[in-house]
Amino acid sequence: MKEILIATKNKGKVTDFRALFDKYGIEVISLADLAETIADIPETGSTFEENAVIKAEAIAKMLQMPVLADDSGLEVTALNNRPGIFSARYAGEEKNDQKNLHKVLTELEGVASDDRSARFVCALAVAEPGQETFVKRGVCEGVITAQPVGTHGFGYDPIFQPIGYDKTMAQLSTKEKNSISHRGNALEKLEEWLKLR
Ligand SMILES: O=P(O)(O)OP(=O)(O)OP(=O)(O)OC[C@H]1O[C@@H](n2cnc3c(O)ncnc32)[C@H](O)[C@@H]1O
Ligand SMILES: [Mg+2]
Repeated sequence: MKEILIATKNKGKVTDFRALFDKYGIEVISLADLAETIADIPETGSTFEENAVIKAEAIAKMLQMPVLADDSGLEVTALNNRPGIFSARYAGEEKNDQKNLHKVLTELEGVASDDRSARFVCALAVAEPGQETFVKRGVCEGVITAQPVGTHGFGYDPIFQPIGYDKTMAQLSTKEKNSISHRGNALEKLEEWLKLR
C-alpha cells in the first residue's frame, strides 16, 4: 500500500495521520484532497466505534475503495464523560475548537486538580468494499489544566495534560503527541492489517 484514504475533513487529524503513516512510507489522502466535494456524513451512532464505522463504510461505498475513518473525542470524568462523542460540536454547530475548550474549562470552574481527570479516545475503522469492517480503540489518559497552554495540535490539546507530562498536548511536537496519543495507540492496533497490505 502506497497511500491511504482517511475519511476526515479535520486538518488536525490529517497532520497527526501524515506523521503516523510516514514511518510506513504510506501517503495520507483526506477528503479535502479529493476533486469532488463530499458532504458530511451524519454521525448518528452512540459510540465512537459506531461513528467511525458509519463514516468509513459510507465513504468506502461511495468511492469503492478501502477507507480508514477516525471518530474521537474527550471524556472528562467530572462531567460524566462529556463531551464524548459530541466533542466536535460541544459549543455549537460551527465546530469551534476555542469555544469548545472554553466550555469545558467553564464547566470545570472550581473543580480541584485532583478531580480533573480526562481521557482522549479514538476509534479507527477500516472499511473495504466486499470485506468485513473492523474497528480498534485507542486511549490517552490525562488531566484538564486550569488554562489553555500551547499552540501545537488542535481541538482540546491546549487543555489536556497527558499523565506523566508537565506539558499540555499542545506543547508537544506532532511526533511526541503521536507516540502517546489515543490516535497513535489505536493505529498500533491496526499494525497487523497495515503489514498485510
Ligand atoms: O468527523 P471528521 O470529519 O473526522 O472530523 P471531526 O472534527 O468532526 O471529528 P470527530 O467527529 O471525530 O470529532 C472529534 C473532536 O474531538 C476532538 N479531538 C479528537 N482528537 C483530538 C486530538 O488529538 N486532540 C485534540 N482534540 C481532539 C476535536 O475537537 C474534534 O473535533
Ligand atoms: Mg465529525
